[in-house]
Amino acid sequence: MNATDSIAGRADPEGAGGQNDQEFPDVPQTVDVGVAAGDGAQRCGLIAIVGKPNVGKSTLLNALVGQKISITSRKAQTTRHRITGIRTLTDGQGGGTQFVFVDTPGFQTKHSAALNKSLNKTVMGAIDGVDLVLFVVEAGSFTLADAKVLSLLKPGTPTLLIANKLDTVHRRAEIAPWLRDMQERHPFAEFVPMSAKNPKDVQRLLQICEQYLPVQPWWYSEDELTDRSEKFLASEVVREKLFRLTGDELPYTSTVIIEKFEEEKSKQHNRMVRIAATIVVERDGHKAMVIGDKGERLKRIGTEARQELEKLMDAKVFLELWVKVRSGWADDEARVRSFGYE
Ligand SMILES: Nc1nc2c(ncn2[C@@H]2O[C@H](COP(=O)(O)OP(=O)(O)OP(=O)(O)O)[C@@H](O)[C@H]2O)c(=O)[nH]1
Repeated sequence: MNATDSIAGRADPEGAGGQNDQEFPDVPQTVDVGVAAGDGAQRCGLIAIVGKPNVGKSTLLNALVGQKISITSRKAQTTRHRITGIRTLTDGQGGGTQFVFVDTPGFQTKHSAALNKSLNKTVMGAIDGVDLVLFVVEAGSFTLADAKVLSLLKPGTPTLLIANKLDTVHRRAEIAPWLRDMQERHPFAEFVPMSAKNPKDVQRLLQICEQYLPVQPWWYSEDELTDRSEKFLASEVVREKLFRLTGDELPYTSTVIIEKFEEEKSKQHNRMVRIAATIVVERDGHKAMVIGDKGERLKRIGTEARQELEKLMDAKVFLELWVKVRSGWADDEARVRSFGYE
């Protein structure tokens, strides 16, 4: 395939800051293909979102998945890939497309020390067998860290270059030469300049992704969203904030247990969920680290986790966090099982 011909997606003209056709004169557009074309066929496949920290992967994932974040913890744990989100777009005739997004652990966390050893292996494992990779960078920029991530990608899997945060690029004229430069670096299937914060761009990206997913029956029900999965999501979000805000010092064996997950009736709010979670660490020193000076860090973990959960679950969330020391728990198989890791 000619790489120039394959430059595809452009962000929406009114969307990510008002670019128009004149501004990307030599960047051809893809033909618009409607999502869920309406022939009753089902498409389904795995999509990995990778990129260095802070390029907007989480923002993009949340936007692609929409409100119905769906973590199917049980099923997911039994497969090689861990599912972070599912989006099903129906065609009204029993068909449509199910986009299954998978986690790429090495890039989702800044806790690099603990992961470094197995980083390459983990990431390769996560990417292996997916139908499509979205390689996210900031539009107009390509750093050493981007190159490092890119070097882990296999040429065999179709990969889209997601040039995110297009809304922050003021000199649009520089994007076309940059795209050409990017096309030298990897055999990208398509280029998608966009903003993860622009719903129209996200919709367009789904349309592009759809073409890479095979025709096969959906793996999950159309609206998969169980109490269990939200509970799992809660523990994952707290865990992510925990590692993000403690940096590299906290051992990776620390975990989060959801003690309470209750939906309550509320006149004020559409949905209201009360969650109590315990962060289990191995030593007193780790506990102090998590709590921070005057409880400052624990408070921040709680606030950030609550805010994210409110967005993901579309609910008012009350989150109570505790920290417990349970020395050596990671070695105790029975206990590990009782925490839900099997
Ligand atoms: N202006 C603008 N900001 C964006 C866009 N997408 C993401 N951001 C912002 O970029 C920052 C990082 O976004 P995240 O989604 O957390 O990035 P990430 O790649 O998941 O980061 P890590 O979890 O650290 O790997 C946040 O402040 C987002 O609000 C975009 O399209 N435009």
